[in-house]
Amino acid sequence: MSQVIISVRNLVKKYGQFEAVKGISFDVQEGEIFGLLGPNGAGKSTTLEIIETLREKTSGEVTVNGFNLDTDPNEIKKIIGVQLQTSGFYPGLNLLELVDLFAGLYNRSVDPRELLKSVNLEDKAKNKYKELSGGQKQRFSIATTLINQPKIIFLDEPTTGLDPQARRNLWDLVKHIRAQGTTVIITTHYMDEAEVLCDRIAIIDSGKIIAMDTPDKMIDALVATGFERPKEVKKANLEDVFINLTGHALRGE
Ligand SMILES: Nc1ncnc2c1ncn2[C@@H]1O[C@H](COP(=O)(O)OP(=O)(O)OP(=O)(O)O)[C@@H](O)[C@H]1O
Repeated sequence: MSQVIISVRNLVKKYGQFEAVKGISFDVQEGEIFGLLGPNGAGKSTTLEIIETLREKTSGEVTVNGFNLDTDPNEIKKIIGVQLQTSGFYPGLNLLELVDLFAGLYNRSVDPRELLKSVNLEDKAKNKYKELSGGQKQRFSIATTLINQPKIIFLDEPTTGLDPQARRNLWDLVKHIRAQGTTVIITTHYMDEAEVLCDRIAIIDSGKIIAMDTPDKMIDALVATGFERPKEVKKANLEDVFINLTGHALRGE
């Protein structure tokens, strides 16, 4: 039986007069990849940051692993992994030193080389953050969410700006992290990403959840209404060509 690890009830966030989040409710099950899918400005980051204890809510109830956000934010902080602002990645330090630094902040002992290996960055251990490619930067950022061995990690648009290989690579990484038992909550505005990666998604638009289910069931429900997509003439698209030519595996980047 799966268990609810995050419960959000009637969450509202106002910025002055503007209501960015308009009373949304959802549950995240332990061990799933849950996606908040929506266009720019829908309120995804705001919702995520409230659950992460980084932003004040206006009203509503949030519980994470049984801890109430209002009364036990510090207990919540202990069990979640948050992507650190890249401004915290001191320019003079290499990746090993940065991992050591963050481990110290979290009061955890981690093997920096093992951690970098888990995100395929062992070759870049002595490089500085600014020397990484976009995909490598994202993988390093995800590695930093794992330092405190969290039960839940939060990923805010982790693949924005990445090329198709780097995106697929990151999807594999996120699936791998989930396979280790970590719950993942992710925001995205890419439909293909939500479809391949998320066990369940909430589609959020103008601060409201307008649909919530597994991607499969959402598609089946649409098809059941008689909806039919224009027939694809070709059995592959340009992205398939690109991946086929350049390979799916990590490049030297
Ligand atoms: N600090 C702030 N002050 C005022 N308005 C804000 C603030 N932060 C966000 N907003 C507004 O709240 C709405 C939701 O923003 P949010 O960043 O949560 O959206 P999002 O779904 O994450 O979008 P994106 O994909 O563009 O990041 C937007 O209209 C945004 O302009």
